[in-house]
Amino acid sequence: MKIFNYMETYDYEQLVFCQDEQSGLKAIIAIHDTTLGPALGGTRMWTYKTEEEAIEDALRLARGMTYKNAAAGLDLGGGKTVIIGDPKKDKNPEMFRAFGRYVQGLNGRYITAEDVGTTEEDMDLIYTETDYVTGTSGAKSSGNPSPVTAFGVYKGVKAAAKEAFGDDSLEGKTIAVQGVGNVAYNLCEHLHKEGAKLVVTDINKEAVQRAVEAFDAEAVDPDDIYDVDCDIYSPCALGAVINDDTIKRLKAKVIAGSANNQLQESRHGDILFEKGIVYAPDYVINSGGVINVADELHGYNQKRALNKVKTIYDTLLRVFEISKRDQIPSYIAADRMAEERIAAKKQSRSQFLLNEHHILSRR
Ligand SMILES: NC(=O)c1ccc[n+]([C@@H]2O[C@H](COP(=O)([O-])OP(=O)(O)OC[C@H]3O[C@@H](n4cnc5c(N)ncnc54)[C@H](O)[C@@H]3O)[C@@H](O)[C@H]2O)c1
Ligand SMILES: CC(C)C[C@H](N)C(=O)O
Repeated sequence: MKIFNYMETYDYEQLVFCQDEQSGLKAIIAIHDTTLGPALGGTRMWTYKTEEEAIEDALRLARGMTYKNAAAGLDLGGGKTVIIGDPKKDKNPEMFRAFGRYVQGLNGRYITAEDVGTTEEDMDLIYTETDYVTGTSGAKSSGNPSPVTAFGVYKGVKAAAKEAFGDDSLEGKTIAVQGVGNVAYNLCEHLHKEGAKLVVTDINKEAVQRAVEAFDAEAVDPDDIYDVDCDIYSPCALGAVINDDTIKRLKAKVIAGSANNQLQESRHGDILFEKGIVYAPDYVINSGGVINVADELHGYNQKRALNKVKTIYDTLLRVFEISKRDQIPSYIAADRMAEERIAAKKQSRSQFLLNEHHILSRR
């Protein structure tokens, strides 16, 4: 991989390699764009097979956060960290403290949070070395983002239903939910309360059983979820689930779920558009978690955060409107919306540097 070429192609600002021999820390912080404000994005710990794979993941995820934060209307840029290692075996407290010192060294240009493989306890360790971390266990923290992400996804499912069926009621609608983990379990609760009929799957049998019992859901095998006769398909487990194989099988008129990077390739978003399937772009519908942690920067207020999460409904309606108006797939409409916000700001400022007037300087 030609790193500078890649960074130039997608206009990345900074890539930071962090190494600490004593704790075994090997981390990569990618900062994509700080035009709108400091880069906020989680820290992922994963068993990357090669260093190249880790660099690519950090870069791709950081860019994703630029779009997610911009589309959510946050004054934040995009960044992400990957730590190379097995979260079940390779963690130690010194590792996260060392990582915290690297974050502090960026002086507020990057703010971290939880992601796959990291926990609230890890954020607490990072917090011992830097203020530029959210999602700690402290009283001023916003706590576990999953229920809030689920609330945003629920609002997004309703917006997509309004677009597809002319009415946002989910009563009597059949919804196929793929994965019933932290986000989707909470999502199912909202959907069930509104009278939707749920069909669920997960590779974890206990998770399926829990959803079947709590929400009167029907269970199917993991691969059968794509063939379910349903109104709405809600992918809440993995990425790349919209691909050449599944697109032929899906019967839903709406695709709206929490998983990141749902389209295997962008051309799959084009096919959905051609088929008239309403697709809620992943980074718009799943932005509830980041909206919630971002509120901490202003002194966390749950009511304010949830009110902002509710706006995912209107943001998606705007995305669908642009898609129809310009005859472009919804994923392109969402990208345009995010890019326009950044471009407008770029006229007056580019990279973020902390100064004493910024809200972060009061942390
Ligand atoms: N947690 C958040 O706040 C948040 C925010 C934004 C996006 N997301 C995204 O939403 C998705 C779910 O996140 P989560 O926090 O609920 O994760 P989770 O790990 O709690 O849940 C994922 C579930 O998917 C199941 N699963 C894995 N492979 C599967 C397969 N092949 N078929 C069916 N089920 C499978 C897992 O067993 C697990 O129960 C992820 O893609 C995540 O990146 C989460
Ligand atoms: C900052 C985090 C809450 C981000 C979250 N992991 C996401 O993908 O949106």
